[in-house]
Amino acid sequence: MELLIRTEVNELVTELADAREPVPVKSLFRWRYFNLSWTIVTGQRLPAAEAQRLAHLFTLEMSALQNTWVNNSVLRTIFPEKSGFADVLRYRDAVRAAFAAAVRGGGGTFVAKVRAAQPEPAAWRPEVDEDLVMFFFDFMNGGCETTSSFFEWSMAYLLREPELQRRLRKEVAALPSQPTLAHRANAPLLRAFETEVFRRSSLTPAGVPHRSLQNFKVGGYNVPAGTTLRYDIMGAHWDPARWSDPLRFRPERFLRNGKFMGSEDVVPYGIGLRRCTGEKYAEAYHFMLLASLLREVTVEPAPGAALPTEAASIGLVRLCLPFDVVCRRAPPPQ
Ligand code: HEM
Repeated sequence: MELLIRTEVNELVTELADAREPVPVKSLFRWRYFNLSWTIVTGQRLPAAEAQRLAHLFTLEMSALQNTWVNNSVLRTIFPEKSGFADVLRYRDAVRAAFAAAVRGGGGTFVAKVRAAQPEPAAWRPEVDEDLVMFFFDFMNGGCETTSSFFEWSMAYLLREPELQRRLRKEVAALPSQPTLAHRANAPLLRAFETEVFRRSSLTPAGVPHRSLQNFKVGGYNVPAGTTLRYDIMGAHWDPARWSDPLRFRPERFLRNGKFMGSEDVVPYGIGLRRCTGEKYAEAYHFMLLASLLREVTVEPAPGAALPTEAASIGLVRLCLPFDVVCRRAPPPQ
């Protein structure tokens, strides 16, 4: 998987290093995650324009899912456009069609492994296997918005903290030119930066909704079976009883004598049995992309533009507001 991540990372870093104009941060990451995951599952890389088209439909689907009408079967049938239901269907139909075409011919290592595990491999048709198609939607829905949001917040903090950016660039200069997750142990400041981005942005503010399977008691409350439950990740991340000056962005809170010191109170991937299944994948992608980017380029705000703020738009994922970024190819400081 790291090889596939590497291809996507190198392409993005080269594009940014060669960019002559300010780049909108919102245009950078979604379609690349989309294409990376597409390649992992289907074994085929999409042309950029097709990945951008599908990622755009995905973004429309995500905003449609914030529309409460979409959950009401009557309202969404009478008002398919206004309820956002039409966007959900457009995205799902487009992905189903492209996915079927991609896996029909074999589908790369992942699909080949699933085929080998079938009782009758020759008779199995991946393009109509609902479990496989649903798995793919989970891969996209779970990872696209979250990883993109993580990178966008990271860019925002690199722009806001030029001295921190310089120190990070100095640290990654000592890593091999194509860093992998194995090198993360040698980058304590970058690790602390990633952790603080997760804590301060709290990009999954209330996790994913769950439903209780039986009656239980928590904190003095009786919770009946069938209750929908959310949990307050943002509350834990910003709790003044746990953190000093919780709203201040300060990666040093995760460093002791130059070594990374994590905290059980940072839980962006959730906790317990239903903790995020994409955590290891996301960690490799985040580290490889940030370390490679910092080795090659400096990032700055567009000329005359204000620095990105810490304000956010909040849905299932907490997203930073749009801003442009100027990248310049520059050797890492010694
Ligand atoms: C910044 C990166 C990510 C963050 C912060 C994140 C966060 C989360 C959170 C908070 C949950 C809910 C956990 C719970 O209910 O306790 C979750 C579940 C999930 N995530 Fe992620 N995620 C990330 C990346 C990914 C990626 C890359 C994938 C792709 C494979 C993914 C796939 C999933 C799936 C399938 C679930 C549902 C797991 C289940 O219900 O058993 N996530 N994620």
